[in-house]
Amino acid sequence: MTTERPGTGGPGVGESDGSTAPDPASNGAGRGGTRLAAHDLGHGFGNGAVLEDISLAVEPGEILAVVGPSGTGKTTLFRLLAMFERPDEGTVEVGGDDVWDLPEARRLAVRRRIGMAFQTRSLFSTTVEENVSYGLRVRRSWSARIRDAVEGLFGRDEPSDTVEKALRTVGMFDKVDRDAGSLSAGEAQRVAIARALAPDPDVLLLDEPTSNLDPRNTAAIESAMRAARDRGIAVALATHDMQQARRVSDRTAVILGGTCIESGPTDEVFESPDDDRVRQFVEGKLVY
Ligand SMILES: Nc1ncnc2c1ncn2[C@@H]1O[C@H](COP(=O)(O)OP(=O)(O)OP(=O)(O)O)[C@@H](O)[C@H]1O
Repeated sequence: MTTERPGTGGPGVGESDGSTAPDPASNGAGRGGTRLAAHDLGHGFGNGAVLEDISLAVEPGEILAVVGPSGTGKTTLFRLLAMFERPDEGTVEVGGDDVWDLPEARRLAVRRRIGMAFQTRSLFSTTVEENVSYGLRVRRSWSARIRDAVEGLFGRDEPSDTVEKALRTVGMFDKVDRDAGSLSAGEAQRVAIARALAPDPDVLLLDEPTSNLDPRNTAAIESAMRAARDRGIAVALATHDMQQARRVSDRTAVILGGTCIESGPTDEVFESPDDDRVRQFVEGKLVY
C-alpha cells in the first residue's frame, strides 16, 4: 500500500550552474505544462506481477525521483510511462488524457511530447549533431524537411540554435561534430539527454541516466535535469542512488517489491519516512 504525503506540486528552486542557466524565453513561466500520472498500474510478464497498484504523478516544473533497488520494476514502470507497452492494469494519463483510450494518431502525438533517455546506449551511428537533430527532423512537416534537404545540398550545415542549446545544456557542444561511436559512455549519455531535450518536450523520462558514470558526467547530467525543470518540464528520474534522489529531486517515490510504499516531498521522505523499510533503505541498511 502506498503512503502518500502532500506533494510540493509547484516548481522547484533552480540550481543550475552558469552553463545551464534557464533561457528566459523558454522558461517554465510561459509554458502551460503537462502532468504525467499513473493510476493503479499493474504489469507482469507471464511469471507473475512485476508491478502492482502503482499510483504517482510528476508535475510541470518538478523532478520526481523514483527510487528502489535493482530489479524492483523501475524500468518496467518507465516503459509504461513512455507508452512503449500498454499496462495490464490501470491507466497512464498525460495532460488529462488516458493515453490508451486515445486513437493511435493522437497517442503518437502525445508520445512526441515525451522525451526519454534510457539506460542502454542508444545513439545512432552518425555525428553528435545528427543525433540531437533527429527528433527535431521527424517532427517537422514534409515541406520543411524538403527545404532542409535542399539547403543541405548547397552547403548550409551549421548546427541549429536548438541543437546548440540542447548540447550546451549537457556541456557537449564542443563535440558537436564528433562521431557518436567515439564518445565515452558518459558523453554518450549526455548526448542522449540532449537529443531528448532538443524538441523541448513537456515531460522528460530518465531511467538510471548516471549509473556507472564518473562524478563529472553525473554532475553534468544532474545539472541538465535541473535546467529542464527550470524550463517547466516535468522530469521523472529512475535511480537506485538515494543520494542522487536527495540532491536533485523535489519529490521522491520509493518502489519496493514492485509497489510504491511511500511518496512525498524529498526532504520528508529522507528525514522522517513513515515506512520503516524506507527508513532502512535511506540509511543503507536494507539490502535487496
Ligand atoms: N521483458 C521482460 N520479460 C520478462 N521479465 C522481465 C521483462 N522485463 C523486466 N522483467 C523482470 O521484471 C523485474 C523488474 O525489472 P526492471 O528492469 O523493471 O527492474 P529495475 O528496478 O529497473 O532494475 P534495474 O535497476 O536493475 O534496471 C525483473 O525481475 C526483470 O527480470
